[in-house]
Amino acid sequence: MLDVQNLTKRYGALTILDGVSLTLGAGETMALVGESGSGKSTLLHLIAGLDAPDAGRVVLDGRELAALDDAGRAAARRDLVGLVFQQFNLVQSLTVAQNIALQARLAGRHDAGRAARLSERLGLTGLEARFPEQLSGGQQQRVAIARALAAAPPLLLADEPTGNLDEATGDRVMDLLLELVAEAGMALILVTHSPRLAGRLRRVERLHAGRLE
Ligand SMILES: Nc1ncnc2c1ncn2[C@@H]1O[C@H](COP(=O)(O)OP(=O)(O)OP(=O)(O)O)[C@@H](O)[C@H]1O
Repeated sequence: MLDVQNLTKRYGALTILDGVSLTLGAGETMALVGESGSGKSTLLHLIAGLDAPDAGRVVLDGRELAALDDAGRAAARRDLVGLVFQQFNLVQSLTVAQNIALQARLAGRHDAGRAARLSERLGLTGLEARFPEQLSGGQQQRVAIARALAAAPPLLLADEPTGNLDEATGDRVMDLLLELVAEAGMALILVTHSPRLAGRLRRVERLHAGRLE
């Protein structure tokens, strides 16, 4: 599903990633940990094709991102990757239902039944006509998760998805996320600072000094 080979990323004189290699099979889940500034978000951005490495390759489902043009990379991301960030990144001018359908529509995989089932599982039933600003933080993050999962991507990249939520709310949101990812058989990379959260995944990789330990 994902093959990362020898990725190097520099910002000026700083080498953030220094030959990072990683493979992830279909349906495999892992936590990515490491101290602040160790390059976790940078690695996720490179995997999603949102940024380009200085050296090395990212191969997503057989497609090498660097070999694609911008449109090809956008298409690979749309078809293969779901993203959930600490900032919920909802479209403020769209309703909950429209936000949830957005990614799936772009990917040509909108399925009203699946969207409704996800809304229900994530406790969003009855909130579909609201706008993001009319929701709590936990509700907004559940919408962001529903939006990513509704498109049924084979790989979900989640960067501190519960970092903005209080612990109890965060735990509930994480329970749902892990449950839905397992049911859908998606692969997951979860960036987290929390050893407790990381411990819930079978595989934990640690970034330190630009390398995976
Ligand atoms: N666009 C950029 N220009 C220059 N430096 C950057 C840029 N983006 C990130 N960095 C630097 O790269 C390093 C890694 O950042 P990154 O956000 O990947 O770390 P992180 O492990 O996700 O950290 P955190 O846990 O605090 O979110 C940091 O030192 C950061 O300052």
